[in-house]
Amino acid sequence: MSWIKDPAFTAQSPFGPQTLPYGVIDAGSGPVVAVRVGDHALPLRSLDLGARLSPLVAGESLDDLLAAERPLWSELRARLTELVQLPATPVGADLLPLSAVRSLLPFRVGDYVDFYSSRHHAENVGRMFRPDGDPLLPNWTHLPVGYHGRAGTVVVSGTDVVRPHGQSRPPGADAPGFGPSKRLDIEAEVGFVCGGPVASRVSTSAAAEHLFGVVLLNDWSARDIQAWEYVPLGPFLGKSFLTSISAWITPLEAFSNARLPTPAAPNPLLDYLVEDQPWGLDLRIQVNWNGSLVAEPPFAEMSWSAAQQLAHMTVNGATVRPGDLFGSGTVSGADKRQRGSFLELSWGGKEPVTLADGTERTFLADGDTVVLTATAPGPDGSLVGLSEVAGTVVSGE
Ligand SMILES: O=C(O)/C=C/C(=O)CC(=O)CC(=O)O
Ligand SMILES: [Ca+2]
Ligand SMILES: [Mg+2]
Repeated sequence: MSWIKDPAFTAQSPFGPQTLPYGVIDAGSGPVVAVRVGDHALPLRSLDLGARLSPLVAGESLDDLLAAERPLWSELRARLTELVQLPATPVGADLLPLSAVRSLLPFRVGDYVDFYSSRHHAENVGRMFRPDGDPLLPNWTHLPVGYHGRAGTVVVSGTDVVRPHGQSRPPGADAPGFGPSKRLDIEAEVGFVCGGPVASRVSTSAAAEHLFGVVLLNDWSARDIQAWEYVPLGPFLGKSFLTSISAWITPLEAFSNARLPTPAAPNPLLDYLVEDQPWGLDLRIQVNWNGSLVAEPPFAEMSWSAAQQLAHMTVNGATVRPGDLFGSGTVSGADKRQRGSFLELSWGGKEPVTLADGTERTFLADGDTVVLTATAPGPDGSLVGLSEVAGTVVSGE
């Protein structure tokens, strides 16, 4: 029996000892690094972790830990796995209920890239945005399409989503108008937090040296602004106003039972995109809109893996640095109830979604709250959790 008496800290619950995600909390005396155990935070600074590990978690963010290398990440995780399962409370341990602490953005976000790697999502968006052409452009099956986003507006779960303003041109209008977005949307994604040495041309076989952990990511998107501005350079102000991520980063190692082969590519892959181990992840995502479960996007169906995305992102000589973040792209499955955006769920606003309270929605209304959660298979039939990412829309007036 562990000294941690929290019913949410068992191998049967998503934040049991098999998960141990890292975050940064403030319980009133400033930011400290912690691990999540069930519905509690365990600050690490006061624990006896030894001279090699202590400095990695002594600061006010996860930046020092991200800048370390995989052997130290593994050593720290092994040490914490042992500590949280001891029968007696270890020296310096102080459990804080999550409801009593504030969770902060746990690291300084370096570069932020967002991909477009769900074939179902790309085909759905292609049909709506480019009805006269092929839904997939010819490059899509040969490389993970992506763009560089705005790192400075990546925020922690719970941050309000201020409705963005911008230019848009309603269908049939000759000239654009300006105002608050009328087509504010979500994108249910998985985010990969990078760490380890600065590197470029990272091979798929070296990906684990640079992938510290995994978060849920909501890439809030203003579809009216996006549709008018995106040709020819891609997403810009329709996406850059806000991107939310989980407060807790689940380490990559927690997903060793969730690895699956990436679905076979329709074309022979260029050498730098070939994988020597399964990099697909069996993450099951849930999209909750004002408390109604509206979609369950399957991450296992993503066409390009995090290892391929990282290889592609650095193949030209660009570096990856600790604190860089990249999004998988919106996760959508083949079924309607598996779509990871409201653009797709409402088919461009034409098919409203009915919520549990009987109200209908196409895009987000002021006051709406969206919560993404996810689990993956863990060891011995357990579940590994990704911490929720939540946001409530507030009027931009
Ligand atoms: O123009 C398009 O096809 C659509 C682009 C996006 O919405 C970009 C994006 O954020 C991709 C994604 O999340 O999958
Ligand atoms: Ca996106
Ligand atoms: Mg965004």
